[in-house]
Amino acid sequence: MHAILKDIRLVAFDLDGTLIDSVPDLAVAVDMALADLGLAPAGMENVRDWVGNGSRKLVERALAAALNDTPPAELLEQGHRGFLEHYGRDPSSRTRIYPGAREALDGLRTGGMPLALVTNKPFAFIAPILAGFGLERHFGLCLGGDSLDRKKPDPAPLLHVAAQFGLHPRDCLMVGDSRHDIAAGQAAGFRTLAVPYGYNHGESVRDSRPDDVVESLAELV
Ligand SMILES: O=C(O)COP(=O)(O)O
Ligand SMILES: [Mg+2]
Repeated sequence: MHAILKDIRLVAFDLDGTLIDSVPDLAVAVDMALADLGLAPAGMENVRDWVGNGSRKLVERALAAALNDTPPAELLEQGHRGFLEHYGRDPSSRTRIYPGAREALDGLRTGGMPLALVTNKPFAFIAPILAGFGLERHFGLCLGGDSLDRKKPDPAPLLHVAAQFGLHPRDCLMVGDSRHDIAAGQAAGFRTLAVPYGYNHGESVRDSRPDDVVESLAELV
């Protein structure tokens, strides 16, 4: 067991870039939404740097890059609707679970650790994606970016999780790949653990000063 788990009574995981490499499917849906609007594709490498603040922000960044300008509100709505439709049709066929993630989730569950999933991804996509990897029964609670009024980096989703489990935030751990996960964890009073392999707008998540960093989630167990 990793030292950071000492006295921890709940682990909250981020999804995209932490448990699953979802950018290939996100990029296809973004590019299809752009194509519907007659715009050139963004490509996976750009999309990787735009993930992290939910689907609307992802589409807004893609449109801003394609237009080289702030997208008009109506175009953003249209683009976002298109993205949701395309992504909903095929949210995981190119998505892979990261090495070590399944071992960590299985090991923690076997040890009786309550787990939560706190993603900025829209809630509707969580269940189908988890089911595709056989992970739908691991989490006692799942929150999407649209589950509450506020999303990460706001601490609200993590405070909600701690309250639902009747726990003090200091007894909970947030595990994520981006500065939004670490900022949310720090603001909520959670302990924080980062993985360096995910999506953090092209920057190092170590700059956010998480309590620790693991190269693979397998190190947790
Ligand atoms: O949808 C996003 O922007 C990122 O999702 P995540 O919070 O699971 O990394
Ligand atoms: Mg993430």
